[in-house]
Amino acid sequence: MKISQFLDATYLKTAQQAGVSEQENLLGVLQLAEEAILNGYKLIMIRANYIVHVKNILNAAKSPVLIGTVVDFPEGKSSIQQKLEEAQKAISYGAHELDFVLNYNAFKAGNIDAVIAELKQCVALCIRHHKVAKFIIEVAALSNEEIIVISQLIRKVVLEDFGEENAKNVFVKSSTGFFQTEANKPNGATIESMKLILENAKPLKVKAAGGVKDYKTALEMLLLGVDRIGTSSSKEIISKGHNTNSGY
Ligand SMILES: O=C[C@H](O)COP(=O)(O)O
Repeated sequence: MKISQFLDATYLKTAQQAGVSEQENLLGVLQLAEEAILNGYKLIMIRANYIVHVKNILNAAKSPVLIGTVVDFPEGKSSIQQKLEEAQKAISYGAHELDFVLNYNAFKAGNIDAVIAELKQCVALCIRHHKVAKFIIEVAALSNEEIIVISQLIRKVVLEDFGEENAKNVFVKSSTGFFQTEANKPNGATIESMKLILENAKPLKVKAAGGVKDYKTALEMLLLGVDRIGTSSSKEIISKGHNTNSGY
């Protein structure tokens, strides 16, 4: 399978974060949608307010590219009710996949019951609507031990409460790409963190995101066994991916 088929091509900056007008930001999103259609990416990952525009472009092109959006992004601190309402709205706009920022701060504070409740309700909503759910654990905010425990927790809750068949539509995702770390420290997916997630979350699916900026890194992640790559550098990744014997 081509590497393009594993990509969630991502544009999550708000106009304010990008330092441009709303109109210019929308243009950036639409350009990414065109790129996704042209290169056959798996999915385009955007803010919910852009879904309707992207949907129009994909429908006009009869494209199979899916639409994903983020929920409670990038901090994940909202109440479960707020998360569910935001997700519900995104589903009504036409999102196929929902990347929830899990309340990793609650997890770090030892409030495991709150995390379990959030997981159960968000997965239940997605299953009811036949959507894919991804849970961002923000690896840069966690110790290795915490990555192991939270991955195992998500796996346990999903398998025990929803079964193996539904687990095929649930991902553990490494990062938002927006976490602020100290200088020179990775803020997203690393080989080490992805190995820990893979070892402890499987058979759930796994998405590497945050800092995957070139073909070599994307390929390393795929060879580790990740199921999806989230990246705002899709063009760069596929432009370097033609002359290899990797199978991707
Ligand atoms: O969800 C995906 C990330 O936001 C992408 O992060 P990135 O900009 O470092 O590629």
